[in-house]
Amino acid sequence: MRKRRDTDTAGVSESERLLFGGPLRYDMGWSQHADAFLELGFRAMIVRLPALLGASLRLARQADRRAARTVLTVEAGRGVAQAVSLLAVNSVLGRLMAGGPIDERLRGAAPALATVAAMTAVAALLRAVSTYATGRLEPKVERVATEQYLERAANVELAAIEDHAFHKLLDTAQYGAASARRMIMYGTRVVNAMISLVAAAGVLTGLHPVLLPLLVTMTLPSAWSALTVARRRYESFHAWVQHARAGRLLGSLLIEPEAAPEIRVHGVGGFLLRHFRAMSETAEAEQARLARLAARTGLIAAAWTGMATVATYATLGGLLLGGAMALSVAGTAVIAIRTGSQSLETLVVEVNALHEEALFVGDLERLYSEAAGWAVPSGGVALPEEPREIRFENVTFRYPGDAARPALDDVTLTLPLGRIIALVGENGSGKTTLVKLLAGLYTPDRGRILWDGVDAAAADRRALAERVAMVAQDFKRWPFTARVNVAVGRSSVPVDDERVTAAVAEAGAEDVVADLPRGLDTLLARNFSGGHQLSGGQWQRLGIARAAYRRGRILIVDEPTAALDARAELEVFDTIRALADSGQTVVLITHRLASVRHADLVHVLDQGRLVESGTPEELLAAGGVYAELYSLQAEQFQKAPVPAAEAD
Ligand SMILES: Nc1ncnc2c1ncn2[C@@H]1O[C@H](COP(=O)(O)OP(=O)(O)OP(=O)(O)O)[C@@H](O)[C@H]1O
Repeated sequence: MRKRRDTDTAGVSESERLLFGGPLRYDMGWSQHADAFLELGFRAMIVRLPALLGASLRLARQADRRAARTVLTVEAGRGVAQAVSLLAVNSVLGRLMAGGPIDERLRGAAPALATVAAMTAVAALLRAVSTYATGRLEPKVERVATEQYLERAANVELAAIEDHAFHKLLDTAQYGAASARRMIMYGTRVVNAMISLVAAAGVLTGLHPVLLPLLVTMTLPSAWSALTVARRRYESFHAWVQHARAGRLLGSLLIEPEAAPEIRVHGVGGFLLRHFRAMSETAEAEQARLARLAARTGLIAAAWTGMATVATYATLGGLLLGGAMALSVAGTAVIAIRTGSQSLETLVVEVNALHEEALFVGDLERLYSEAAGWAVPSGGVALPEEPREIRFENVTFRYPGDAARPALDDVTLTLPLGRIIALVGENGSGKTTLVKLLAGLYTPDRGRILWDGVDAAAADRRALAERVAMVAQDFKRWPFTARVNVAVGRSSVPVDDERVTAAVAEAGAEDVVADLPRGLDTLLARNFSGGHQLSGGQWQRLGIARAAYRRGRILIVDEPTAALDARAELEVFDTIRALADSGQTVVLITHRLASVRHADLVHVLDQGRLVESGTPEELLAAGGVYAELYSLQAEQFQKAPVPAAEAD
């Protein structure tokens, strides 16, 4: 059995090791499935041909049934026209080489000649129709495949996006859509070549039984060569896809605006460029290796074809000399062999190309099935309309990988709705993880999250998300207008301008919008003409406006004031308090403990565990972690009192 050569073909470059901490290849279940394709030999490939053609046809029919039918009919017609034409040529030669006066022979050959001419015209016409129909079909196939890819990618759990194996599959599968498009082209050519081959083979077998095996021997070498080269290319692609990904990442880092200041001030440009070059050079070496092997394989195949061709014509000569074949038959045989070997060669090359594309479409299909496994479940138990509390019961959650401890460890706490609940704790204590579980982005490994007794794990996830509005620490700064950046909080309904204005006011973002050159219609993407750049604090207010626009029952705000000045911070907390007064539940994560004093309930986390719960006053009085963190912050102000203004 052939073995994959990941380890010996794709050496890990020093750049990969340094920048990405090790080899960028992983042994994954699905790539073993890909090996199954790689083990295919010529025979197995022929056996798979119907399935490949079936897959092309399925793709085509999904995209445009009528165009698919037209292409299929027209290609079959072209094949038949070629076959009839070959038979007519045979008849022409037979007539011309028969006995009798030349004018009689010519007259005899005339109908067959007319048939040849008619068939040539029909074939040209059909070719034009096929070109048009395929041209219409191909982009549609690519669009449908791309849409399905994007739709599935958008519908998987967050954990899938963070899973490196799934992410690699997302990366490789993106080539599948273009391959699906090409499968239509190759599929069409295969059907055409198959029909004309059957015609040529039929004629040859009729002429002399020995001619058909000779034809096959002549064409086998190119089949072997094309298959070998394609298999190597696919192997290499899979082994190197992570490498290419890392190279692209380095390239994009060099031009992205967020990295631009550091690239200039810290001089990171040269560093990134050096690594980019080193990685490109390793990739180039792989390309050179493939080219060398392809050249060698091509030479061997050419030598083999040459010998087979000599043997074929020698056999024909022998048959002629021995009187076993008439000259007219030998003439037709030469034409049929040329047509047949051309068709067979086309068939082999196109089947091989079809096979290669099918491998990539296979990745796409694997993505579809893996994505189905990772899909956010639809349906489920209904959640209470007006829940009174959400309760975490012994919740443990560990991120995939080799983290030393769970991000949340046996956490039991209550979030009473209609209140402000603050989550407090040092960096990495699990606050963000807790709200992500609350929002349904992850499910606990152990324990339950109960909405008035209904387990969130069994609940309708879309209904759960409906009730949550979230301003994450790294909320998305969409490269759209300010209006869309707010209204995207509830993108399932048309933009409601009144609601946008109200949300902007609720978030205290009116000044931010007023300062924009085109108000709410200002494009917030600096890289586009007319685009505008907001400051971190301005963005943060817009993020809160987005959450206010969403009007979820539970508002999760993760570090809302991190980028705000002191006055803005006070205003944002006032806003949050006002929201809570109107009955909205606010789950607030913040390190500014002075602002936490407005919370109704504070949960303190430490290394993934809940260590304290209570009102801010209770916690201060208890003298635990909260009180310690609070006095640390308070001390900073006491140690640096505001200098008294000097008397004039
Ligand atoms: N997506 C992730 N994949 C793997 N580990 C993660 C991920 N997100 C967080 N962690 C880890 O989980 C632990 C808790 O992180 P979390 O972000 O919940 O802390 P936090 O209390 O919100 O911290 P901060 O105050 O710095 O925002 C940390 O050890 C962190 O490294």
